[in-house]
Amino acid sequence: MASLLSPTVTTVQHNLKCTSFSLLRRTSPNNFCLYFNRLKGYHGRCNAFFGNIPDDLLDNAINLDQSLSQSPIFQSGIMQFQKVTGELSEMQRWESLVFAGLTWIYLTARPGVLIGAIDAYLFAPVQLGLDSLSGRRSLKRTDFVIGDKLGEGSFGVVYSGAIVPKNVTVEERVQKRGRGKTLELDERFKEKVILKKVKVGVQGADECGDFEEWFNYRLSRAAPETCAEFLGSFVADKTSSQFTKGGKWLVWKFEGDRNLADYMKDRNFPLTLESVMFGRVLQGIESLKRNALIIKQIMRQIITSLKKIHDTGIVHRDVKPANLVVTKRGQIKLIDFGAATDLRIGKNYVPNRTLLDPDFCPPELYVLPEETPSPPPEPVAAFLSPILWLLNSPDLFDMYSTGIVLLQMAVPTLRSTAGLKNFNVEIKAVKYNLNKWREYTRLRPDLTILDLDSGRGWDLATKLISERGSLRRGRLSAAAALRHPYFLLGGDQAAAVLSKLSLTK
Ligand SMILES: Nc1ncnc2c1ncn2[C@@H]1O[C@H](COP(=O)(O)OP(=O)(O)OP(=O)(O)O)[C@@H](O)[C@H]1O
Repeated sequence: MASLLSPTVTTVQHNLKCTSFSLLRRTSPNNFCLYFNRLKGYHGRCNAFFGNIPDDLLDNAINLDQSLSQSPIFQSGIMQFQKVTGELSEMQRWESLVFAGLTWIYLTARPGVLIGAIDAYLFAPVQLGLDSLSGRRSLKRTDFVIGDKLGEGSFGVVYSGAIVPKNVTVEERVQKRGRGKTLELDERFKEKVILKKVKVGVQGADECGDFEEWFNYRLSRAAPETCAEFLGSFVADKTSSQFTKGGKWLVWKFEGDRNLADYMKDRNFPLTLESVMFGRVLQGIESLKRNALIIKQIMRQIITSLKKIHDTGIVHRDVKPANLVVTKRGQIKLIDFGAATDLRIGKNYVPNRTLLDPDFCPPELYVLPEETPSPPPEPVAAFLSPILWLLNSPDLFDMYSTGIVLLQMAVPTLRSTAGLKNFNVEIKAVKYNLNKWREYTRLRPDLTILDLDSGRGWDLATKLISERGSLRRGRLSAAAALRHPYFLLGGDQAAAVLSKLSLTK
């Protein structure tokens, strides 16, 4: 739904910007009708840029506008407006227009003060209301059965599990199978989930769990396609097996069997992902190029998701292959938002605190300069956030980690923990200059994949893995990375689209 609406919203914004000058000067109900008719005229042309805008959505907007423009309140408002503007001199009119334009630019600049306010004061309460009505906010221990342990971080333990269907009593049998334990449930337990138990009695664990929950709700409104679907949370009502009374659990939809780190352990990576990403084996292409296309498609998805979360003010701060789940349909989903920070309102931002995996962490260590003070109250922080983003580009933090993911995927000797640690020692010694590292390294890396197409992949890597410049830039943002020549030759996109077409046949 969000992806359906966003092109429409963008189109309307675009048209509003284009015509706001003439509109404001000649505002009348008829002009608004005219404006929307013109908008409809633009529709065809804008579709070419923004994708398909459903006709019924636009018609609804036009109908809504026509009835609004005929309402007495609207008409008297317009008359008031005309009276006020009529009393202004030409100069004053221009000044107010410039002021309104600048205000609009400020409020819509990244990370979006205006949309942030709408989200916080409208969308979040509506989501809470709808979730409460649908029962999503009243999950309980007995709704789930717990299976294998998948991982353990400092603040939580992650399990696979399933939703207990209504009117079913749980007959849970855990069988020894292969190396691990497997939860054996009959076919009624179809809906697989992932459950994270927030550690009890560990300092900072509760806070981290609360932040992770908050970020998941926030992302389910702002960029749901980028992350695992969040189902909600519950507090265990009694102590039994893995449950501790009072302990908090977070629940997600099960998105896929393996994350990118699991796939990278395979000797045949990235070819093991070929049919997952493209729905089939790419025929008639030599294996080196196939490898390159798979890696490019993964990178494109990671960076596209990062662009979306950065646009809304969130920096993930823990981008690494283990936090990228690969779905059955070849989508890469971001998980683990326990370390994320929302720099639109300063959520989970504590100066001088670094929570990260040192193997993927950029040289600056912190998302904002160390001297940045603790955030002020949320509305004030939100109002100042465009300045903070402009001055500090905190999103570039994630882009360094993304560069390391690219390097690991493309260079087999850097995929192991030891290989990556050696790389990190070497890159630090050459002050994070990847070109110098290439001359100096003793790791004898095979860079063939990055050197394809006149070294576009290598060039992208050098622009992601670098120190920040004097203006805290000097590294590509997600939006700039997507415009890099590496992504312009869209062979991976063509293969992905073709595979979707053949799947829908
Ligand atoms: N929604 C999901 N669908 C499928 N697998 C998932 C999902 N969420 C988590 N996982 C799997 O569980 C693992 C651990 O999850 P997560 O990273 O959130 O836990 P963690 O305790 O914070 O671990 P760490 O701190 O080591 O990153 C992931 O690497 C992934 O393989």
